[in-house]
Amino acid sequence: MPWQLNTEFTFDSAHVITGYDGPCGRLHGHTYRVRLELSADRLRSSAHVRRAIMVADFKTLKWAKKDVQAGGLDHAYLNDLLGDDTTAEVIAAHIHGETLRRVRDTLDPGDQGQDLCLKVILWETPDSNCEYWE
Ligand SMILES: Nc1nc2c(c(=O)[nH]1)N=C([C@H](O)[C@H](O)COP(=O)(O)OP(=O)(O)OP(=O)(O)O)CN2
Ligand SMILES: [Zn+2]
Repeated sequence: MPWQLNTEFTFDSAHVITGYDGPCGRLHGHTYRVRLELSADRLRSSAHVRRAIMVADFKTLKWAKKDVQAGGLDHAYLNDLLGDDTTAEVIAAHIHGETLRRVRDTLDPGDQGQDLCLKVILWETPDSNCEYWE
């Protein structure tokens, strides 16, 4: 893969790990940090520029930092969006699926995006993170 795009951002959200026997079973919040690594073997156009000069637009990748009322995860109650199991593992997998879906939505008709490979790293606290990729 000749190109790898990396971007990082944070969002602030509340959650409960339902049924967790400890503090994480009570309502609390985190400043989550997200790192996205998207590789591709060719460049593409974006909604903002028609020439094929990007792996994907950073604006597309950073959807999750938007306010929940604008479609992101910032100032969300994550259990409302994801259900009871709001572990870093589940949130990272959700961000992976939603990010790839949004990137694929920007591709030209007929482009399946089969060369695209995404890794998500989600920090729940400064010293604990989860990586998810397919
Ligand atoms: N594998 C996972 N374990 C835990 C998760 C998780 O998502 N995946 N989540 C939690 C809780 O959400 C908790 O808020 C975070 O736990 P922890 O890292 O223990 O948080 P602290 O930094 O506050 O803990 P210290 O005891 O101060 O180190 C728990 N486990
Ligand atoms: Zn937590």
